[in-house]
Amino acid sequence: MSHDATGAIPVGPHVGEGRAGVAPPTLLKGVTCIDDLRELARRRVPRAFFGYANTGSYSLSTLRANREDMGRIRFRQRVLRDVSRRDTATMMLGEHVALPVALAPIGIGGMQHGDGEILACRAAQAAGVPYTLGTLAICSIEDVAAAVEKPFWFQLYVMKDRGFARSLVERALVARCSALVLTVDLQVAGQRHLDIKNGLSVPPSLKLGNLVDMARRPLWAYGILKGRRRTFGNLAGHLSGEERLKALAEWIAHQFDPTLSWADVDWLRSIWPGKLIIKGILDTEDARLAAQAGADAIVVSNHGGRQLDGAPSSISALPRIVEAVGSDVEVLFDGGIRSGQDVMRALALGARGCLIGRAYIYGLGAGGQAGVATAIEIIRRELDVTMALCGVNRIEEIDRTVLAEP
Ligand SMILES: Cc1cc2nc3c(=O)[nH]c(=O)nc-3n(C[C@H](O)[C@H](O)[C@H](O)COP(=O)(O)O)c2cc1C
Ligand SMILES: CCCCC(=O)C(=O)O
Repeated sequence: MSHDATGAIPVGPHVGEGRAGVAPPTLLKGVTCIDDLRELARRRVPRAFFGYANTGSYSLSTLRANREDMGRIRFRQRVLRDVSRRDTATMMLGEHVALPVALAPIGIGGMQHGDGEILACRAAQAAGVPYTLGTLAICSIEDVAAAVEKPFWFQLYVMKDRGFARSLVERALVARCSALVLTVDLQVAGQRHLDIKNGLSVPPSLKLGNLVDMARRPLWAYGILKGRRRTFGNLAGHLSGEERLKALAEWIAHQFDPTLSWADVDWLRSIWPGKLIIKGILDTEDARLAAQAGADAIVVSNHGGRQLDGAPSSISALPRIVEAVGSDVEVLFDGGIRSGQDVMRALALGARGCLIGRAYIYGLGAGGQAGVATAIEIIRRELDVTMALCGVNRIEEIDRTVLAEP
């Protein structure tokens, strides 16, 4: 990505950007950090959808712990170490990446912007990082595959209808997805009070209060109306009339299969020949079982504080899991990453790479493809400067020695 002489992050339309994703050139003006993107998204995206992205489950204690525990980790500042040859590029799951970051699956997060998944995937591919399309995405696997140039990762939620799960895996194969991300921490939904208060339903409904709110966000409404889809693209034909318009948790209870077990992971391993990532591991015993089940990678994650309220922050769970399985599987991390400094913290504690959720969702809501590109670029620059000030040139040099003594 190019920068102007002042070092400002580019804000104009990007090459190949779809019409719906063209951000007005001034929209991202003045953005210097992920918090700025969040505040722009708050203004631009309808309340119910911004709230869905921003919130967590129950008392929000785990959502908050993700950020609080992250912020407590301090770096060891080093000087006079010739940091002129810095490079944030590395490998994740055998893929070259421009920085050790992938975009996390975000379900109906596609409602942040018309064609949200396509725009986010294009921004990720232009920036040289993997993109994960969710089962519950608005744009389907085929929509995204037709609109982007490179393979992406596909995230699978296993529903009661295993034939449907198999068909999703087959569609991901046909679309040449480069990894299957099996999410295992949401067979039963943690309640998000805000979604209930906002009347969020599956598929998203247009109630009067929400319509009034949407009418006050014309740019968002225009993007959604121009977008290819307004409801779950991957589930088209699978949602019967009876399953329409349920509250989020009610819909999950109806569709998702709480019997899911390690035997199903064996089954998936047998029908998916590519890289398998198990997402939602927070316990060392589960991490060992995932390695035994043949996972190529795990994501240490508490689902961004949206599931088990009272679970530990994912950053606090990371070191023990790395110690238990770090030599057997690639350990990826997510939860609470809002800066390049946070990526550095997770790498220092042994993660091979990080998934970012809200950090790019805010960018998507704030400015479509340019907003996601801005989010990734902010994190890349922050990581680069943090590496310099900690005295390292390469990602592979990052370990606990970059951290200050507690
Ligand atoms: C709006 C939203 C939707 C999400 N949807 C999914 C999903 O469909 N599948 C999944 O595996 N994880 C989902 N997640 C969890 C993210 O993949 C990721 O684990 C989490 O956002 C990481 O925390 P962070 O937002 O603090 O970066 C979602 C998260 C958010 C915020
Ligand atoms: C439709 C709800 C499940 C999507 C999801 O994983 C999340 O919102 O965290």
